Amino acid sequence: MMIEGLSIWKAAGVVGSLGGAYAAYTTLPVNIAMRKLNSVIRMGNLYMSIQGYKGRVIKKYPSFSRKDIRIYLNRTEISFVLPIGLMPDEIYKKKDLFYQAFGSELEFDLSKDKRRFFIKAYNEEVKMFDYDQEKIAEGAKDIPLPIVVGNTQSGLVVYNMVENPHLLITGETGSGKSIQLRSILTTLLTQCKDRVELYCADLKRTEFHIFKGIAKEVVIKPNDLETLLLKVVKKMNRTSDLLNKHGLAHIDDLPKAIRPKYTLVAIDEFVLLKKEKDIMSMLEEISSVGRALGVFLILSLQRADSTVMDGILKNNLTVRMAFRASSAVNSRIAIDSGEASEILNKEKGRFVFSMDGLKFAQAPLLALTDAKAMLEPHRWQETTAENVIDLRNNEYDVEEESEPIDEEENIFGVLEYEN
Ligand SMILES: Nc1ncnc2c1ncn2[C@@H]1O[C@H](COP(=O)(O)OP(=O)(O)OP(=O)(O)O)[C@@H](O)[C@H]1O
Repeated sequence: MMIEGLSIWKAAGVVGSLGGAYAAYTTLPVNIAMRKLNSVIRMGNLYMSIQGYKGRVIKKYPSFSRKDIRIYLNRTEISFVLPIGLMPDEIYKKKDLFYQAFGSELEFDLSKDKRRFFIKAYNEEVKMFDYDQEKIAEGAKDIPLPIVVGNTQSGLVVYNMVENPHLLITGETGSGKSIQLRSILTTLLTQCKDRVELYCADLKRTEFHIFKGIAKEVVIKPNDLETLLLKVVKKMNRTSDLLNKHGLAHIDDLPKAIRPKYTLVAIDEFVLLKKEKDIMSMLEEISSVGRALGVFLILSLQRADSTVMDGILKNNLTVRMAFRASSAVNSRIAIDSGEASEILNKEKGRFVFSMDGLKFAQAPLLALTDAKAMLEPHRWQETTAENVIDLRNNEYDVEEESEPIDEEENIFGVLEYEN
């Protein structure tokens, strides 16, 4: 599907392995690069003539093999060896042929002995772009639980979280994690609020207030998150009983009339929970059995190392978005590849997307005011009956909400911000 020259790729497949640092192991791009290099050498007459037996002329071409071609996420690296007598200048004279074959972003280099040539051919950059409501609504259409990834070389990517459950977002401070979460959650709440209940924990206390009154709950303290997760686990168990009763295996198999909504738990600044054993064990349970029961997680933090997140939980977060990492080690912790550390500081919102392999992507930039404007029509206008029941189910007295409450003392754990 093409929209203004930008294709929308709706990824629906099952998540593949997270391994494989480079696309170099996929044979197709290597074969293509080899063929291109071969034709540049032939068309450019890049050879050295030598006199052979009985005066025959032998043409000696530059040599290369498969291992001289490396395909990375953002570039292809090629090298070849010149035959003795063929001067590097002959290659430089034919630079335009290389540009035609490999694109306009090329870097040439030569080994000290002037025999091996190195060429780095950079892919076209995925450019920064503003959140475009129409395009994103088009991309999210018909996807049960659409997660907007952003722009890649193949266009705008949107995937279905029901088929690819549990997302981990990592990246150093200021790399673009919160804005990506804002865009993902705003899309879900504006495109499919009728299909999903969103539970948010904003442990940074900066971002999720805009979802108050639309999300089922927004909490800011670990204690309240624990209560919230207990409810989610209870709901998950009820769905499990329902499936057992009907002899079914997946929430989507239930008849529409009795099918519960999907549940999404999104936690920003997950690192603040590392000592919360009960919360961790509930998250682990959700990550292990939530898929079939329609309960999904999005966790965001700077560095997903083993002191913060244990192996079971991390392994169950099968889709990854790795924003800029401060080192190759930190990048590997997130995506088993060092490539997130190659993202430059100025490249805000750029990340490595890991689902069925790795690719660079650029998150849409959704300004806070724009997100608020999009969400406003979906917000409760006043305390509705449904709202009251929700709060009563939480065993709190609704009347108390209107009292001025110090944020630290806020027993609801529900954010109170001015809209
Ligand atoms: N997709 C994007 N496109 C362009 N600029 C962006 C994008 N995402 C983030 N930025 C810029 O980067 C800044 C930091 O982004 P953000 O707050 O999302 O970072 P973060 O990773 O959540 O940082 P922290 O962990 O400190 O909260 C934003 O204020 C914005 O200026």
